[in-house]
Amino acid sequence: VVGGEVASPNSWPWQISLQYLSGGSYHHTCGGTLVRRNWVMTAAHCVDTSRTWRIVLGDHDIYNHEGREQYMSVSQVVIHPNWNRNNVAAGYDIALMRLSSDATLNSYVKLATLPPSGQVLPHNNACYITGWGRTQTGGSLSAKLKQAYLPVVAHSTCSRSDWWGSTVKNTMVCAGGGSLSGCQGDSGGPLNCQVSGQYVVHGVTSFVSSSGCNAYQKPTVFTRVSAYSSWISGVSAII
Ligand SMILES: CC(C)C[C@H](NC(=O)[C@H](CCCC[NH3+])NC(=O)C(F)(F)F)C(=O)Nc1ccc(C(C)C)cc1
Repeated sequence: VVGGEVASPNSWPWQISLQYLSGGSYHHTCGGTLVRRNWVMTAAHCVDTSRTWRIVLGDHDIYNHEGREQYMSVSQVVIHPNWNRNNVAAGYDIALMRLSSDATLNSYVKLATLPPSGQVLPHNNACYITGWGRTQTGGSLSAKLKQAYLPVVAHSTCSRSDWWGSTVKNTMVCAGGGSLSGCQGDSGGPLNCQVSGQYVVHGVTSFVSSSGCNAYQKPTVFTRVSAYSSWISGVSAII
């Protein structure tokens, strides 16, 4: 997250850290959202390589054990069938990960609220991006979870030729576009939007400009969760 501030610990209790095993230790690579006690939603581009994963719930400082963390292993990775790793612009940058056991829900670990199918938020709707991603283009990860205020940019604006043009589809949400943005390592995490007084996860962090995370008129682009409601329900059905 470029700009913004360190979040109050566990104030986004559905935020997870997706980590992979390398050289005998786990490394943060992406964010994610707890959507069922045993299902996490993330970006397809985060998990389209086969690795040994772990998911950390209730985290704040990813480099220090603070006692509220739950470390979960992953039993199944379900990538959207239409995802094409060579064409992030086509969309479908969404995946679900089944946890080997159920999360314990408490004040530090809660399920996210997802939007109703098809809901599209208006221009300037208040949202926050959260994540442990780089704090500057080419910078390092943040040790502590950060948040930044990223209001929704309507598709009509975001798809203008001097903005993202046809790269952005209506199965995506744009947010920000000023000096605040997501950055590598925030991928897969939530866009937390205020709807009728509660936070709803409307986006999965997907991409920023390759010329820099907070590039002018290149808002952070998210997979629009409400475009994938039936897929999410179908895969993570309680059965
Ligand atoms: C150095 C970083 C900033 C490069 C930048 N990375 C990204 O945007 C990566 C995901 C890339 C998926 C495709 N492999 N996502 C992120 O960094 C995120 F913001 F989500 F955290 C990028 O590749 N962006 C990109 C690439 C291609 C396009 C075409 C669709 C035009 C658009 C954006």
